[in-house]
Amino acid sequence: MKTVVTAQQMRDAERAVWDADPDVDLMTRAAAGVARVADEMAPEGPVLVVVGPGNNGGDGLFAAATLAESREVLLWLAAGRAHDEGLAAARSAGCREVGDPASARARLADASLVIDAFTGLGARPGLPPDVATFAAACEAWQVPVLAVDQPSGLGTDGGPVGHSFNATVTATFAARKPCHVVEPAASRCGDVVVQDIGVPVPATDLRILEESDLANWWPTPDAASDKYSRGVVLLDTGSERYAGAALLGISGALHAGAGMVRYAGGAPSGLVLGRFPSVVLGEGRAQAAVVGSGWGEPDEARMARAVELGLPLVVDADALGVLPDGGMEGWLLTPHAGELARLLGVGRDEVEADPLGAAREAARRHGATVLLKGAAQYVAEPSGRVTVAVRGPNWTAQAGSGDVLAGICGTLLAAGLPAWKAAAMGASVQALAAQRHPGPYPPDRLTEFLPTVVANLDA
Ligand SMILES: NC(=O)C1=CN([C@@H]2O[C@H](COP(=O)(O)OP(=O)(O)OC[C@H]3O[C@@H](n4cnc5c(N)ncnc54)[C@H](O)[C@@H]3O)[C@@H](O)[C@H]2O)[C@@H](O)CC1
Ligand SMILES: [K+]
Repeated sequence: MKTVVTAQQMRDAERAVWDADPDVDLMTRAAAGVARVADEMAPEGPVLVVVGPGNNGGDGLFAAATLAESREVLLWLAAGRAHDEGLAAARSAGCREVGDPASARARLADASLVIDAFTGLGARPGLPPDVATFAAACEAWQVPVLAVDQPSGLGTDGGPVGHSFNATVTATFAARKPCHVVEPAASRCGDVVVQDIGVPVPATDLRILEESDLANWWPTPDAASDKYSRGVVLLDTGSERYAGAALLGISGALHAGAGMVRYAGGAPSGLVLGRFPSVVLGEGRAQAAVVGSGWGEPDEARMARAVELGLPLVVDADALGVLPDGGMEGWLLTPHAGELARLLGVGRDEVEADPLGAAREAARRHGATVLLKGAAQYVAEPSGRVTVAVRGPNWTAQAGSGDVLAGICGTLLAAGLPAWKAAAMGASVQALAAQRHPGPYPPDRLTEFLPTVVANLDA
């Protein structure tokens, strides 16, 4: 897993480094990393650096000084003032200044790269009008943008996105920040490159899962395993009308490696057994259950029966509308943004503007783990800890993906994994399947790739 640090956590970590060695020059290290990435992105042609008033601008100026040894570098001092030593270094290295916003925009015609060094950790969301116009012009002219630490205009800790740069690559330092991994900001960051500048990364309550974690944690049977020790998952999903949801969930559970799948839902049994002959019909011994997918409506009686099983539950779709008042410890709720908005009694746009905050709030209120599904997927625990799943291509945004995911998570819960791990690994393996098998596969076909993905997880 990779730790994600907030602006304050990063500043605290930097302070600790300075306290230990007041002479340490972090800016030179940061700037060297930026110059290296700039050369990789655009090996030749003029570079235009947008310089802000603080240390982010300082990074940009020292990087400019390095780049000016081998190519033309232009500076736009967009705040009218800049880091003194950085500016002196850039000037003496031969960087030239463009005087006003219009000249800066005009130079986009021949710039091979723009370096956005307007704001970083000290950013207030949004941009002054001249800088916003320039950022929009970079997009319109399709000039590659290298953002220093983060695209200016974003809040470092995420939140709603207004005017900002849209980076091709973001070179950040020590660790990713929330804006790099949480939507809607993350989509403005392009590829994120993390530069080691000698600042140790503290443990925090936000991290991203990696493929190697899946490789290390995926439950694999050994010689002593049987169906019960591998995990039996019970699905009470589907209905006459939405029988497909049952098939998709069962398929997810089976292809994720369940020891046994029991089915006790509303889909016709002939349909289920015709497609999946290993499924056992009816209730019985199990270690986890999946409820809600394809019910067609919130059903209190059905939910009450599920609660009586006394098992850790994956609660999906319609069952999210009939949650009990408490006692959900160890459960996993799997809402998409609309369902999470209903759970919290807020608008969907509020969830989309702050998905992390919304998922955390729902987990805290219900005392259960929450997997917020979508293009980026977040797993929030009641403690406030959040794990971001591996991201997949956008093809997976289709009807039926969620039913499959609930089944996968059910299998992982039944195998004994805690809810956060089951959720983060389930969401990630589905994303990896779509990544490895690109194209518009329907969810049932994509599910059939899961075993190959699991077998080839890269540690
Ligand atoms: N703190 C450190 O030691 C290090 C910092 N580094 C760099 O320094 C950055 C942080 O520097 P600072 O704390 O000086 O902060 P920034 O350079 O991010 O920005 C602060 C300045 O920008 C102005 N500003 C913020 N938002 C604005 C907006 N929306 N419109 C107009 N002006 C705005 C503020 O008034 C302030 O003058 C990091 O992001 C990183 O790039 C690196 O050199 C590594 C070491
Ligand atoms: K920046």
